[in-house]
Amino acid sequence: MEVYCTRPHCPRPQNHFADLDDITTLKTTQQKFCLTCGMPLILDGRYVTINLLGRGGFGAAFLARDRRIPGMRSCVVKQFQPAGDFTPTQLQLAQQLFEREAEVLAQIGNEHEQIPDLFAFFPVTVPSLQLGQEDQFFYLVQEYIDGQNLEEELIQKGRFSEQQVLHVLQEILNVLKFVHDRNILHRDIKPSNIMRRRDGKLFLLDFGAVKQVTNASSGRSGSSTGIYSIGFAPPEQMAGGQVYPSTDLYALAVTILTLLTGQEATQLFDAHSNQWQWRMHVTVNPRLANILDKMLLSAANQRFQSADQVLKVLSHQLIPPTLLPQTKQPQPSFSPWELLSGAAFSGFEGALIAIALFSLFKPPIIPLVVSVLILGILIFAQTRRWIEKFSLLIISGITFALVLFMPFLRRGIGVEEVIILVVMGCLLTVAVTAVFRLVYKLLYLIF
Ligand SMILES: Nc1ncnc2c1ncn2[C@@H]1O[C@H](COP(=O)(O)OP(=O)(O)OP(=O)(O)O)[C@@H](O)[C@H]1O
Repeated sequence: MEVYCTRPHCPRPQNHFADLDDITTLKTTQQKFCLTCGMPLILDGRYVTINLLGRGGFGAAFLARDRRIPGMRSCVVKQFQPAGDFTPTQLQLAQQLFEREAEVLAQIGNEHEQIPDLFAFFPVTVPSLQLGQEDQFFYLVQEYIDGQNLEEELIQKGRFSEQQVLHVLQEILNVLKFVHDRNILHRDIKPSNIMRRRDGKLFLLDFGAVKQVTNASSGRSGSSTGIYSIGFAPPEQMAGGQVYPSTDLYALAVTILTLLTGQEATQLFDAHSNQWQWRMHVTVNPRLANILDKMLLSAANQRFQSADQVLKVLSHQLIPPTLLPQTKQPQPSFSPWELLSGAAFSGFEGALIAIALFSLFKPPIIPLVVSVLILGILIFAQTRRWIEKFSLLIISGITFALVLFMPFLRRGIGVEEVIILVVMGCLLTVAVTAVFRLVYKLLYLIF
């Protein structure tokens, strides 16, 4: 069995123990030590780390198996392991944040199915690599979400569609509503902290930067600890000031923008105008765009104030038609094909009628009025479906034959000119109808 050493900077963390392939030995062995650095490998007597999942700002995450659970349940072991140069105060703060993740997960992880469960939190003291000294490490064990985080998904599959981001938005807003209702702010929402399990369920991860709101009743929210992700954190968090539920909503909106556009958060913000410039990268329903823009306002008090508020606006304005009850679904009377072929028929027929009437009557006003009248009747008959499909072809075929074979119906006009006129009539009506349809659709989307 492969066992991964969790000591930071271990030169050869991969260890192979053939005897652990035997499940009885694995369950009964007292301890195993890293063959290179001597670090104990079975943590808290039960967790066997097998792989490195990744390293974050304040620690590393390992995939592990719990040898005390039948079936050796998979879990994630997170180790507090700050990288870089930290002052003692910053280190203390980082450790507090790590412990806070454990506290928060213990409080809410088991209550909400989209937040990983907490299994254990414990320190381990081991002999240091420097002789005569000891090192202390903190470990947090949580539910393993077998899937991909949204940052990885974006890299692998490309930009999300509007429907896909709408789903992410609704799901994470629901988790945030639950979290905020318990006076907890996440404060580090970004694509890499949202995980999609193989069955499609979304999870909100990494509660390491959470801030418990201590004085919510007085209207004051938690003060910032300065732990955030550049590009996703709103001005109040960057300035180290008070943070609010709308701080998480801002980061969620930035997350959605990066998923929609495939651009880095920092590339979407124009520091010169101090504004988010994202609409040129992607077109979405203007209502969704307005909701996102309101979540992204610089002033915290001008944004939506709660996840619930956003959810309500979303459900009033953006319920996907597939989720509407069947009876309320607006059924279009005509498919685009029917509409355009009807328009082509009207143009064709209109041109033939006009040619015939202008040949029969001298003063132009009479043929003009009668042509418009007949054309109006034909269009009305189409809207009522009195004439459709083959009847359109039959009517236009008969009219065309009449005009073609009765020269008095096309006085002074040759066959070729008749054909040119009817084709022009066709194209013109199709073009006008297409433009009207487009304008109608745009107005429908806006209002
Ligand atoms: N519960 C979990 N189940 C599955 N994978 C997880 C879980 N928690 C974390 N991971 C994965 O482990 C990796 C490291 O996570 P970690 O939270 O330590 O850092 P991060 O989120 O990448 O960075 P930072 O802490 O700076 O935000 C990430 O790829 C993350 O997707």
